[in-house]
Amino acid sequence: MKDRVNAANPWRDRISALRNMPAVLRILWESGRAVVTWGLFLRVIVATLPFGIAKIAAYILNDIAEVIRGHALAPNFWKLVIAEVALNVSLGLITRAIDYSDSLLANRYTQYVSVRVMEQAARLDLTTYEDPVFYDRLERARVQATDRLAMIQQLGRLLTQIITTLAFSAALAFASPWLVLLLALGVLPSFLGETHYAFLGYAKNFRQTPAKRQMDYLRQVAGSREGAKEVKLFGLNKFFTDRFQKLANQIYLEDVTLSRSKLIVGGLLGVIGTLGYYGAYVYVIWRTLHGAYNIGQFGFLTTAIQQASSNLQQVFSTASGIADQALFLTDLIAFFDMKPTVLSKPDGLPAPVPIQRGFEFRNVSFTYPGTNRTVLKNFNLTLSPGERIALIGENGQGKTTVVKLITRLYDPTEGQILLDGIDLREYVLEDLHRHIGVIFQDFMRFEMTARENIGVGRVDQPYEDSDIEVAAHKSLADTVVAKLADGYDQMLGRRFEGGVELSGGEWQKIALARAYLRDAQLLILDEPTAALDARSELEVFERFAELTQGKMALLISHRFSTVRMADRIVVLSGGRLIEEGNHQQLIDKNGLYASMFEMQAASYR
Ligand SMILES: Nc1ncnc2c1ncn2[C@@H]1O[C@H](COP(=O)(O)OP(=O)(O)OP(=O)(O)O)[C@@H](O)[C@H]1O
Repeated sequence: MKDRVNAANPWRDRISALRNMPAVLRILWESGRAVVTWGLFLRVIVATLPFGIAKIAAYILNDIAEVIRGHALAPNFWKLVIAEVALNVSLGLITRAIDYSDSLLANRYTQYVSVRVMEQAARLDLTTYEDPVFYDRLERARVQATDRLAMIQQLGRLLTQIITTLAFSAALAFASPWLVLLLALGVLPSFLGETHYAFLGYAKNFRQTPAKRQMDYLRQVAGSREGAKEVKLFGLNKFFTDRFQKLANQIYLEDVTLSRSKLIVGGLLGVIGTLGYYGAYVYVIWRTLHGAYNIGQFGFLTTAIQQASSNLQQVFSTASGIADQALFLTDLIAFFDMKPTVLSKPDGLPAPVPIQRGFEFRNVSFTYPGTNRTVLKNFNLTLSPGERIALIGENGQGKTTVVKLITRLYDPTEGQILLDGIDLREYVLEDLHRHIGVIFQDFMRFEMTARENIGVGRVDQPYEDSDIEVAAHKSLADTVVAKLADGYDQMLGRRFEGGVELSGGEWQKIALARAYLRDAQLLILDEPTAALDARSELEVFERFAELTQGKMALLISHRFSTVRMADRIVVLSGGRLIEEGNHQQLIDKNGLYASMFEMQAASYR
């Protein structure tokens, strides 16, 4: 995945980013239709009120001038005063109502987008997670998902400002078109300046994302419970803080350079705007002195100049703020547009129950996307119902990759994987997953209760507490739970209050229970016992052997004591199947298996 901001052509990027606006507006609309409608209605009222207030003020001023000149007070004078006060009070109240509706909408937007980001992240291929560019984008999308109050306020403000500007500009144009021209000429340069810096700010943030991700990582490693032991014992504190400091300084320098240039250029352009404003003001004074306007009209026009100028300026700066937000939202929209390639067929087949012929890898080759090393080469393997296979091989030979392919976390680069003679891609993905229970070596330790940690193994089907207990018994997790103060309701992990940490082996037993709860047709355990002590391992496997009777099981282990219980042992090397058979057959063959077995046995002598 390539991701780039074209720094050489900022305008084109900015304008093309505005193409995101319909998508953003749609997301806003979907996150709260009623709130959006109310917000729009209130804004139209608020935008027209200042015009009405200024008009009434002009009448009041004229009436007062008449009284000063010795005429009688107009009969409706006090009604005008009351009307102006009423309009101002309404303005204040409606403005508050708008703030309220904006904050409601921002809340809904954050919630809606966060859920969509989570859903989309879950849909995407595993490959995407291995791409650092994707991570940067996900990170930006996450940030963009939250705290969009400013964007919502800007959009609303833009609407108000446009209506108010149009109303006052029309009045000014009616008095003299020069007034509008003077104001527009004054405001334009600062708009261009604002937009330009908004883009530079975005490009800077974009460039800084990788460094900021690294900083987050360093901060997390240096301050985490997991990192604490090694950081202390290897004396890594200074190593990490120096690295962090270096990145932070680099970011600080870039920020300061941009802010400084914005200060100088923005200041100068602001002066031009002020001159435009006062040019129009002086023009009105001059015309009034020459008898063109009465005092009420003078008052109204000066208010109109002030309102039109400040609103026009704000229209530009709000619009450039929105263009800036639209640029930021590029990542969110691009993230939502990403499509997974491992897809479930729309009219896919349900997974067979029971599986009749089993799985077959037929000339499967696989290269991880974005790399050029072929991890599996013309790999062939069958797994029949009722069979328990152990996959063994040295580190990095492709054992876990086999598991990722049979579970369709990835699709083969070449060749096919068949289930009952039909390509895996023909089945409904979710249904296929429902029939496979898998625990990876890097299984999740959910910081939830023990019950939930086991229960996540079967969230899509109802289960009873007794099912949890049975699964826990099978995996020996019941012995772990028995020691917990709150039993199955004990919070695990130390992140949340009342949580207790478990040892690696204890976590492993809990994770195994999850696989047993699933009642799957194929059970896959990828180094399931690495953290278990010898006695636990023996017990786990005696049970495993019993429990998987008649089921398919795929087992990956480096321990030969475990491997021996399999019906068939498959030896992987260099991405190929090089030996297979039961323990005795492979020992007799005196190949790689026999030598690996001999090495491990020798280390125990
Ligand atoms: N996500 C990935 N992207 C790119 N390469 C990968 C990825 N995962 C694994 N590999 C590479 O594929 C090869 C096989 O990895 P795999 O995890 O299947 O090995 P393994 O036999 O299970 O190893 P181990 O015994 O250490 O668990 C390794 O060389 C590894 O570097």
